[in-house]
Amino acid sequence: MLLHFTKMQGLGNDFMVVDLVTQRARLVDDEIRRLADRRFGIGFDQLLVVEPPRDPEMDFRYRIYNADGSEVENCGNGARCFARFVRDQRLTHKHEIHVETAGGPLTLTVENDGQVSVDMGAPRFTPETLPFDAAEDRVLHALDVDGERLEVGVVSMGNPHAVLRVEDVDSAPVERLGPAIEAHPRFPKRVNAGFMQVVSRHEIRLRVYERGSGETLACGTGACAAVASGIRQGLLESPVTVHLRGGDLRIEWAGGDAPLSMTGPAERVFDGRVVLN
Ligand SMILES: N[C@@H](CCC[C@H](N)C(=O)O)C(=O)O
Repeated sequence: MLLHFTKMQGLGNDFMVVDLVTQRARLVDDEIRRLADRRFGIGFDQLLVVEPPRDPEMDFRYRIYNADGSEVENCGNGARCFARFVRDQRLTHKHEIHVETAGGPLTLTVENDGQVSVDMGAPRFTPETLPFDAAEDRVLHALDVDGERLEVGVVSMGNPHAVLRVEDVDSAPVERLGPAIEAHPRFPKRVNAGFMQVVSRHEIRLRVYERGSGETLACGTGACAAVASGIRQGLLESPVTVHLRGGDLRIEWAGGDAPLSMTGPAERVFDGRVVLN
């Protein structure tokens, strides 16, 4: 069968976006891996699927798959592209769009300047929310990785994140530590590994080795998690500009149970059709 899709990107984190409101398809994990391949397929970090909502209070169901075919709870850059996509496709003309995800509800707002703001909900730090194997909630947890003792903040933005503070993101050992943290046995559902350099109280630089996709040019939930952990450690104050390799995000969080907001761009790259096996 032939499937219509749109290629989109948010700060270089790239997506295949599929409308399953007006089309039908069954996308299984080996098909997703084939499509994600940058040489033999379309190539993307995540597949985003638009479905009708199950909850009548919501506008859409937003499903997310990593390049390795695993379905995940949340994707921040994807959420901004999702909002642009459903409006461009005329699936809605609302400016404020409510979506259900496996990690909980999100509110997406398309701003007049074309940027998209996402109400990401409150970050959660208790180990069971990720899940992370630890006896108690701490601001920093010791984590033994390849014989090295690291201190990480653990944060759930619907999906799990470990945040490590580094002196300089350019020389941080992301290729070596990223996969080891991602697959660490204390994170039974694996984890996204963020490497955060604090530039000032309102500015960080960040690289993220994403669960199921490897290092990407930007990770929206990773940016939210790093800022939440930085504020909790007393290193940062809202608002915070996050410099990622693909560009900048603005994150605001008043702390506690207040929702965290992320604002940034979302771009359509091209439309295409692909034959499914
Ligand atoms: N790129 C995303 C996060 C996608 C999901 C993540 N790899 C996971 O497995 O949780 C973002 O922008 O947040």
